[in-house]
Amino acid sequence: MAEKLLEIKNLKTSFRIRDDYYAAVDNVSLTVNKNEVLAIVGESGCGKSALAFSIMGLHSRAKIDGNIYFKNEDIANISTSKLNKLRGKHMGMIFQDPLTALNPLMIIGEQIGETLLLHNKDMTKSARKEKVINLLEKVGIPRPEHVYEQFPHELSGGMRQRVVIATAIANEPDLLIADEPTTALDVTIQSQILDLIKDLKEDMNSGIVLITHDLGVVAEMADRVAVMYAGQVVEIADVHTLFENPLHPYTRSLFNSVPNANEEQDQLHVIQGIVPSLQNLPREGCRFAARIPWIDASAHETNPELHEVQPGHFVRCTCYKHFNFPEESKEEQQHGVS
Ligand SMILES: Nc1ncnc2c1ncn2[C@@H]1O[C@H](COP(=O)(O)OP(=O)(O)OP(=O)(O)O)[C@@H](O)[C@H]1O
Repeated sequence: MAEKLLEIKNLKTSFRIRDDYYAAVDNVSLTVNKNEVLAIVGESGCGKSALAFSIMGLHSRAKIDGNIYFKNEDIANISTSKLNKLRGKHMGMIFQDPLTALNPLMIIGEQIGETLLLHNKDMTKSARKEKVINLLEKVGIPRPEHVYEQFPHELSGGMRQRVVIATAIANEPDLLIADEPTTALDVTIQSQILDLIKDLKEDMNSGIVLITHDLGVVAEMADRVAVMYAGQVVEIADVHTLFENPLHPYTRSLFNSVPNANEEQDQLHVIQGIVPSLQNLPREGCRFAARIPWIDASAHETNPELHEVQPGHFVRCTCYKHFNFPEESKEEQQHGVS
């Protein structure tokens, strides 16, 4: 049976805008098991990074409600000193942009060494150096002794991201959070980095939260997928189920907006509109309703819940039962399908 590593319960992360707080992560519940990749997908602004930063305790000014159990301890609102003991040791994070994640004034060897030192006070300088070189080798950096002495600006984007990964895994964390780890990289480097993350999962038996808006990456990497829209999880399932039988109109729209090399597609679906800003987000009813106006209002629930439609497959709101694309309706009319 899968061993739970992280359990998020009713998490609400709210930002203060003028005089009020607005939830960017709104009542999210999720679990991540050991040796599992949970992908979180959704458009820009749907709350993926706000969720990742909440898990890592990296928000300085947000209001956090709910629980985040990590190895059975609630870390949602623990002190910074306790969090510092977890971060870097039991939890590692790979950020979107490797350049901003690294200190431009410190050589690579010292940056990774610092993470080791923070959690292994007794480690000698030479042991630390040896371990850093091993880590650089592990993430596929050629000539690690040379790179050890280099500054971040002397490396390519792909090499910098490998350094970020080496730092994140230096202390063999149980949980790794990767927030768009390949967005800033070109395609060939992207697949090398993803292969590396996959190997790490196998090597360290870690749980991985992978944030991405790239469905190709999801198909290749994930065990389970949570689809987020406007701060909420709208669908969650194992990766095969989600790709074979996506149900929520938002999930289906996401899939239909991506070209598929194996299928003939007359036209790609364009999801009308954008994710509303936090202040303009409708907090009641189905949050996706405004973007599928051709679906009758009665199809939506007043307080949409996540429904378990088959074991492990959850979908929010009943509107999925009545959803079709306008393109499909037109076709049906043309072919006389009622
Ligand atoms: N510090 C903040 N203060 C106020 N609003 C914020 C803050 N951080 C994020 N937001 C808002 O919260 C919402 C969710 O943002 P978030 O960055 O989590 O989205 P995302 O899904 O990660 O997007 P992307 O894919 O572009 O990174 C957005 O409306 C964003 O503008």
